[in-house]
Amino acid sequence: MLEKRTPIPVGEAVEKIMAYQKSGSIEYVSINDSFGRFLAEDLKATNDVPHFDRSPYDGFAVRSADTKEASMENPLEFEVVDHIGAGHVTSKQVGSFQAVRIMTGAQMPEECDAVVMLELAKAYERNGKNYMSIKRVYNPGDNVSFKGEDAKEGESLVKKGTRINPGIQAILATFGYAEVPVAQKPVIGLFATGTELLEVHEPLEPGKIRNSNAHMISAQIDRAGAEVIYFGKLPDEFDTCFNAVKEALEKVDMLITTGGVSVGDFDYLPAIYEKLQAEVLFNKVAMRPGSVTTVAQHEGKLLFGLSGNPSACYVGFELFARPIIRRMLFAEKPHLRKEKAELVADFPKANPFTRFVRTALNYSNGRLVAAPSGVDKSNIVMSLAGANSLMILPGGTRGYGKGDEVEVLLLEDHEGSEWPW
Ligand SMILES: Nc1nc2c(c(=O)[nH]1)N[C@H]1C(S)=C(S)[C@@H](COP(=O)(O)OP(=O)(O)OC[C@H]3O[C@@H](n4cnc5c(N)ncnc54)[C@H](O)[C@@H]3O)O[C@H]1N2
Ligand code: MOO
Ligand SMILES: [Mg+2]
Repeated sequence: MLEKRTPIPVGEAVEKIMAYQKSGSIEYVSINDSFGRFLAEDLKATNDVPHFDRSPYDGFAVRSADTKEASMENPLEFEVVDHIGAGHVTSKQVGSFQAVRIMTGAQMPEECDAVVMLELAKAYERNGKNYMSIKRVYNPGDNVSFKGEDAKEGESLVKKGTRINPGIQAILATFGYAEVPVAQKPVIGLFATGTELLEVHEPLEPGKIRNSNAHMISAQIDRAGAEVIYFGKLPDEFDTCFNAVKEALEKVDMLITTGGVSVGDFDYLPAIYEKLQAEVLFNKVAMRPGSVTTVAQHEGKLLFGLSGNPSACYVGFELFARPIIRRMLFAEKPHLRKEKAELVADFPKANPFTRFVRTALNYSNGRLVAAPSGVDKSNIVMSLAGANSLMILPGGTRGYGKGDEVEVLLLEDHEGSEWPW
């Protein structure tokens, strides 16, 4: 007699998993390797930026008080006593009606408080001395880039858990982070199970298919921010699978298997969990695809039994494995970001379970529009390529139509959503 499985709602399944979250750990990586990693500490300004007043233009640094009488009719002459580029600091004292020829980025002479752009000054030489004249008034602070105008020492800049983007790399460099505190990547083990599986390079044979799940999930693990150890594919043989799973579990933070999780004669994962004495958190979820998704825990380590069907496998990872990975990367909001969009195609299929439809989300006239990215069956691979989101179609309706407002979960986003959705 087949064991009867009781489906639980997606939210409940997610919460059962999140009960096993562990806080992440810090490691230091070179700034050169930090792009795309997640900050393990809040970033604070360790000094003012810039840390000195500087010129934002190529021009002449002057004492604004000296310019008071300048006008078109009354050009004022200044003696140019020094000439400095960025990286240099003048050693001259700038007296009244004196100026320093200064280039963009150079530190302002102490006595000066305004900069005249080169284009607005007339420069000339007389008796071996340099002069320039101006025809307008300058106020204190005109054309000066002030100390601390970009950031003030102690200011909070970026939150722990944020994914390092090119702008954050600039901030890290600005504050001298040669080594960056980032979240250690959780290590996720992966097996693809199935006697029918061929390696990518192998020619097709009757009854066999190439193993696409391993490559798909590896990329999803990477996209989530974790590290994958791919242990290879396993035939549908109990002892081989049991031993492999038991051994691999020692080496990883979590273990993902694909396939062998349903009720078939060669679906060995349920029996493997039993022999391992792992606690099954759930083995049926009220969703499509991925209803067979099973998650167990063994000594606090999670075992994700994702469906073998490619689309079910994909969705199972995003809903159940990604949030706990993101939590270990210090994300405050580890769940997929949810937004509202307009459905622009009919979706008449009815279902008692909530559907997570692979969806191409796009902008149209400033609005988010959603359409299925292909055929919506759990054994379909092709619709995955165009999916940048999952449309949530709650069960128990007669389907959905063009123009309906729907909720979508964004797959390429790094902001996340509040929980519960
Ligand atoms: N009598 C029932 N049969 C099935 C049920 C059910 O409730 N009662 N559920 C169906 C649903 S829904 C799904 S989803 C699948 C889940 O199957 P398994 O997780 O046990 O996975 P397998 O049986 O190993 O494989 C299913 C399917 O996926 C292909 N597959 C497997 N691994 C890969 C891979 N690495 N790359 C590409 N494709 C893969 C495999 O060849 C099968 O076609 O069960 C239904 N049956
Ligand atoms: O887990 Mo199956 O869709 O429910 O594909
Ligand atoms: Mg099966």
